[in-house]
Amino acid sequence: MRIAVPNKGRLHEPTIDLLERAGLHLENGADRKLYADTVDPDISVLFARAADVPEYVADGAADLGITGLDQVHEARVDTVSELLDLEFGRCRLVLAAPEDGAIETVADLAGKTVATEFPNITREFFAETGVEPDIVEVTGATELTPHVEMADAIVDITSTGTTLKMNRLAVVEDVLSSSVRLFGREDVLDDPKVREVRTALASVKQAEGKRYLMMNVPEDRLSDVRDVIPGMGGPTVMDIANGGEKVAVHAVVDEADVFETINDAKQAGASDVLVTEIERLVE
Ligand SMILES: Nc1ncnc2c1ncn2[C@@H]1O[C@H](COP(=O)(O)OP(=O)(O)OP(=O)(O)O)[C@@H](O)[C@H]1O
Ligand SMILES: O=P(O)(O)OC[C@H]1O[C@H](OP(=O)(O)OP(=O)(O)O)[C@H](O)[C@@H]1O
Ligand SMILES: [Mg+2]
Repeated sequence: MRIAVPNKGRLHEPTIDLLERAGLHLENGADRKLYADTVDPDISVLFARAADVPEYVADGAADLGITGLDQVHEARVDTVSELLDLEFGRCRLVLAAPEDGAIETVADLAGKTVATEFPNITREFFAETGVEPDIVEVTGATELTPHVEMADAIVDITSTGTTLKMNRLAVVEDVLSSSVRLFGREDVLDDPKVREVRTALASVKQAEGKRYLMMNVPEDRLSDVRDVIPGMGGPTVMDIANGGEKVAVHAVVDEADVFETINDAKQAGASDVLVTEIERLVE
């Protein structure tokens, strides 16, 4: 089984990091290579441009792919299905035009020109509006095109908005919200290995933002402490060797609740509180 992942750009590092945290350690170096093995002899990784990942999966060069939803849509591949939202690489594809210019709505683009790295998505967007500008395909620095009279507007990626602002462009309309997805070719979706990979990646997402709390509690205060611990199921309660009348209480708690939970638990009689990160959480 082969997973296609971005070979460079802003998605490369976080994707490798996610695979590592999921236990799919890359064996022979991730850099400047086409393939890498993983600790699982049945799983290898293929490095491709973020934009090419969907095509590699559709063509069978890989079985699973990890890349932005924008790239999956743009590639027009109809034999792949999404398996998991990996929730990083969040961005928006937007229609944008010069601030204080003539273009304020989609309708203003009738008979005009739009530059983009995403011609398929852009064409589909305009087809739905009934307005049909000329579409010019570029391969980068799209934000410059309105300033050199190549285009009246652009469809491009934005996240913080810095690049648009720097180029004095304003959003006219949202086109697509994107984040990185795990997807697979439809004929491999029932493969147990595919399910294993999905479960492993999901377990990393599950663990994000969660902490593991451990504390000691006098047995007669147990129900008070139990009452202040939020989160998944009940806490685990264990005897402590030579612990006297104390027991150990363990619980998985949302990061946002940790501060309050520790204070409340101490009030309720807990001591020796330990907080640790969770690497994976398989449900
Ligand atoms: N500013 C951003 N914020 C969040 N995600 C982004 C941003 N820019 C791009 N992305 C996501 O990352 C994907 C790849 O973009 P990136 O800029 O890393 O590659 P690229 O420049 O297209 O690749 P290459 O260098 O191979 O041409 C995009 O398709 C999108 O899903
Ligand atoms: O809203 P912002 O936070 O400014 O992000 C938007 C910019 O990020 C991406 O470019 P990137 O930085 O990946 O450079 P690239 O053109 O070399 O791909 C995208 O193409 C935009 O230009
Ligand atoms: Mg880019």
